Amino acid sequence: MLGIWTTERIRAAEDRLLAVTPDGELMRRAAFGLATQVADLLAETTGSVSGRRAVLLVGSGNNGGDALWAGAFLRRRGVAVSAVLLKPEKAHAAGLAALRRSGGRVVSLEDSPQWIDRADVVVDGIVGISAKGPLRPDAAKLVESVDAPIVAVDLPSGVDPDTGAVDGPHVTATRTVTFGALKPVHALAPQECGEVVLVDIGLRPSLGEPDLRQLELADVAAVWPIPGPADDKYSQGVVGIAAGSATYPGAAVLASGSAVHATAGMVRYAGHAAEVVRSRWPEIVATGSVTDAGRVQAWVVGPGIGTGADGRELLRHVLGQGVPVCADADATTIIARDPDVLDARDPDTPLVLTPHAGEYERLMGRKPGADRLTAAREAAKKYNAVVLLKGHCTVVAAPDGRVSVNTPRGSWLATAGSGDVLTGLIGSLLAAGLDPWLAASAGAQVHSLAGALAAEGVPTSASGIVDAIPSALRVVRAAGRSS
Ligand SMILES: NC(=O)C1=CN([C@@H]2O[C@H](COP(=O)(O)OP(=O)(O)OC[C@H]3O[C@@H](n4cnc5c(N)ncnc54)[C@H](O)[C@@H]3O)[C@@H](O)[C@H]2O)[C@@H](O)CC1
Ligand SMILES: [K+]
Repeated sequence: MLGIWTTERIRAAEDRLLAVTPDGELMRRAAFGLATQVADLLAETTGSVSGRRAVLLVGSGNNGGDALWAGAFLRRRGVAVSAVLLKPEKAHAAGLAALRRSGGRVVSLEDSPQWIDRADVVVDGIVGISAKGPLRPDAAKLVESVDAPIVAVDLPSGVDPDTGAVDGPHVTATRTVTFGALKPVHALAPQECGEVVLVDIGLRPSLGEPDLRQLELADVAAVWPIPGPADDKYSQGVVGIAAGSATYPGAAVLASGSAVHATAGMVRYAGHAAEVVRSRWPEIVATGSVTDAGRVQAWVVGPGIGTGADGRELLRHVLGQGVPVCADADATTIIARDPDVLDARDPDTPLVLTPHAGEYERLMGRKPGADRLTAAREAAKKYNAVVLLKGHCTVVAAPDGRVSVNTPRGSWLATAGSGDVLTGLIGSLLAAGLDPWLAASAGAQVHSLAGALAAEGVPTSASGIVDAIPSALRVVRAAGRSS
């Protein structure tokens, strides 16, 4: 599992490490790693390093210092380095001296266009973890004129370090070289960061528990239920699906199909789409009502059930069964309108809510806003539930404070019925007895992987995502074996 730390925690850890490290040592470690990455990118994109041209965009803080020191290291590899200082009087003094000593050139803002035009690579050292807001106009103008690949120092300038939010001009990097630890921006703004490379500067022992986690495929493999020799269809967890209606059976078919593929246990369906579900998935035991569905170890409830009195009663029944519940779509709207329905639930029984932004607004009375980590955390606290906040990056928060983020593999999941597939995956994992935060986090990973495999560069459909779940699980299991 990858750990991610907020800038406040990073700064505190850096302070502890700085106190026991010779002056300038951490920056030199960071800059050496940065220079190596810039050289590698030059080699990849142009075929050589020596004789190539790098332009450094240098802001007023240590982020600019990293860029200047990296420029000095690149000079040793024969790179022609020019630095554009956005605030010459505030540029990092030691870094600037090192660059000058190495034969690097300082160019004025007025002369910078001709250097930027001819650059093979541009290094963004405008602002790092002390950034506030978008790029200021002088920096924005420079960045706008860049055609060469950009290597961002620590993070792409203009993107919020702790939320990944973009609110105006910013850098879009080909590669981001970060130091010591991943920060939220790296998980939440993947399209601005490009490839993220973490350079070890010895910070890890000073960091403590991460604020945020990212599951790797091997983590998913480690928790995904695989039957053992003693297992039968019941022991692996039976999931019940209460979804869809006679008029709209699609949600029922998708959520049920997803559950069929997710684990080897049994799937029950209860609702008005029983006929359609049975004919599409003959392995499912389908009945007309949740009251005669038989025992299940977890319920999926919501997609396509409607938000009227019938849907409400259905939800109340399911919540009162003493088994984990994944409440999605219409169930979320019912809970938002009538939170008393949750009285049917024993507070110790796991509940997973899976709102998109609109449903979140209904649940919380406000939009999730730019800080989606805090938004998900607050909803998890309010509802004493695991909250999976859908979006380009899916955020999963547990009431105990754990948060994971699922960085997308493209935007292929933004297709009708995709959420029904996700909820089926999560329900199956809940039925298998997984911790609800892990169930939601692992379900989101497999969902996005199945989406990417189904799409392969062209749009797919929710049915395509269902069909790709076995391939996604093969990739997950292979990652588990090779880790
Ligand atoms: N502290 C340390 O031990 C280390 C710090 N490192 C580097 O230091 C960086 C942090 O340095 P600093 O705390 O000096 O701050 P930054 O370099 O992030 O920012 C410096 C200043 O830029 C200005 N600024 C803020 N928002 C801006 C915007 N939108 N546009 C233009 N200017 C803006 C502010 O006045 C801010 O104080 C890290 O991101 C990393 O690159 C690394 O060298 C590793 C070691
Ligand atoms: K930067």
